[in-house]
Amino acid sequence: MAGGNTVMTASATAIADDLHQRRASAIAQQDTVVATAAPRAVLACPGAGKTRTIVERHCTTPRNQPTGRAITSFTKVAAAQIRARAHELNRPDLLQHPNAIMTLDGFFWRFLVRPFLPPPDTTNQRPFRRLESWRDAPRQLRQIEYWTEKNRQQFDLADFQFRYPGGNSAPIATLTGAPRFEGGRRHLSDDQIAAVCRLAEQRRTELANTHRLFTGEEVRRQAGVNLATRKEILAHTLPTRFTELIIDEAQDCSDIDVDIVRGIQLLGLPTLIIGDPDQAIYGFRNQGPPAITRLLNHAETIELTGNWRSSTTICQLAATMRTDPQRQVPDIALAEHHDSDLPVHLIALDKGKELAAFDTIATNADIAPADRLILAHGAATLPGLGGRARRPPSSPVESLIWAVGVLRQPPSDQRTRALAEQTLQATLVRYWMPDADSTAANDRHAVYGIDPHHLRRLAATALHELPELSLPAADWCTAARRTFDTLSPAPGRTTPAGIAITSPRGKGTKTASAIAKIPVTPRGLPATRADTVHQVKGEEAEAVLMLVPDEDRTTRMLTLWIEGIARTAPADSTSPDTAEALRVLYVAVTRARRLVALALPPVHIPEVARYLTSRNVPVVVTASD
Ligand SMILES: Nc1ncnc2c1ncn2[C@@H]1O[C@H](COP(=O)(O)OP(=O)(O)OP(=O)(O)O)[C@@H](O)[C@H]1O
Repeated sequence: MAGGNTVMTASATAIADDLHQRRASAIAQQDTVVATAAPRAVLACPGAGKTRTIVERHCTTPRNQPTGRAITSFTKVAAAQIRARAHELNRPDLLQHPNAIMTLDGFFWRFLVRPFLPPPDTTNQRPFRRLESWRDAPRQLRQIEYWTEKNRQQFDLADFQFRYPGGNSAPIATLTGAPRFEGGRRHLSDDQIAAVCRLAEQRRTELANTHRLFTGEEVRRQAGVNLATRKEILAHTLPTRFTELIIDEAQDCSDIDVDIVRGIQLLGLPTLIIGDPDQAIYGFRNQGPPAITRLLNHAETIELTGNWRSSTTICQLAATMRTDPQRQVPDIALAEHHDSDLPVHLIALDKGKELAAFDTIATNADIAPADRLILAHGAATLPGLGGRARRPPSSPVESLIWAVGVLRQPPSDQRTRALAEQTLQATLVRYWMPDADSTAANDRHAVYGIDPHHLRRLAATALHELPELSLPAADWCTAARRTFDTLSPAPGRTTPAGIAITSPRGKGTKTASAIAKIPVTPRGLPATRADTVHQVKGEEAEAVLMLVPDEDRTTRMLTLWIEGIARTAPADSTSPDTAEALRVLYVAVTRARRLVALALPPVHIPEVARYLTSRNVPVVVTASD
């Protein structure tokens, strides 16, 4: 017995030493990124701690520097982490001038566009403003009405996709997906929709030119123009203010972003580009290979190959999904659970039974429902909650009910929750103020004296006090009015003078949730989040189930995965859609820490199982029932 124990202890020590060594080399890689001089590009694997490394780089900055660092990303996560770390280190200076920590769009706006905009004058007294989305514009300005012979349809500018074809040309609008087909809109012909799109284009041009409201597209277009026409000034101002520009999650750059970043590099500002090209899943914004490739081609590259998130099995699985054969080496698993013996599960899609199968597998692996993610490429593939509308309905009461439904049914994605919070706050303001629809959210303090923190608190109170959505809509509205009447925008101001909260005509007996099309989750149901892969980028969970539906795109994607670019029919291998679908699958599986399951059309399961076995990835085929 004693001898057996000694052997076990020795091998356990060897494993621990090995992990210790692997971690030490991964930390050495991170330290190289912390210390390297820009310009550089950093190719990072999933779970490499990209943001953490950038934060450390910034935190090594000596105090009292005359020039700062610009750190940009596509989300506000990096900014939040830097804030937390700067606070821990008692270094508020790391967040202040001359440093700039913001989104990439925010950087373009602040340093490439805003300095060159004309100030308000007698012909136009409005200041130029940047909006994160058209939803931040006053409701009246963003709404478009279209009259058919029978009725009126209302559209929101935020529902359209816009693109500027180049130079100074006008924007082109398209309307697709749910916003095109929902409700009465499905009866509109394509010609009518084209006419609505022309109205949206005119409105957008008017908002930019007359109301001086810019969203990302206008910012990028103007940034491109200024890089061409104001080169000398920018070549002086940017390198004087900053020693370098860091771009985190650079795989999300569009072609236009890359053009602008290349322009900035040519001005003499060194850049540190950090990203994972295999996680580029916004290709619909530009065709062809991920735009980041052009940035990587112009800089000396450092790699981060240690994965602090996933088990060795998941790292092996992910490596098989990279289309560049040179990048098919599995990343090094560094997490405590690196040697987890959970195999990849392949489950046959079978009318929802795959969810039950995943439930059993995850439960057997001791993974709680809240630590699981159910993912799909498109929302339509998701079960129940996942298919919920991510946008509020247009009627004020239905949008209020929608917001309450979203906020009361976690887990839902952050963006939808943020939209629901904004909608609830906006409804309060619309209830009090008759002209709320002509005022932008940012102007409520100046125009009505409503303090944003106070409004946030009132919205939280309302959420708590508003009745259950299972009530008939008429009763729900009566109770909602009572709740709203107890809330006041500011001391001494109680009289509501805005919108009425009444149930839509003829729908008073339907439940509130039914009129806002919110599925009601019975209380106590295990809270497993179901979401699209695009919504969970950058996040992680103990277990992931990816639903891969029975459609042509799946067949093409699996062919590309299994046979690789070289052996795939040329039309498929060059199809950016197919390559992107495989990257979406890659992002999905790399969110997992310990367990990955793929729910696939049964016909594909044997070939996927064979392929994974041939690549030494432990795999188990699980029956759905
Ligand atoms: N040196 C380290 N030591 C311990 N944990 C680390 C280290 N570096 C990163 N981590 C942890 O690894 C996890 C993954 O890091 P992070 O989410 O920053 O990765 P990422 O590079 O952004 O991944 P992805 O691109 O896949 O979203 C986090 O929980 C992070 O705290």
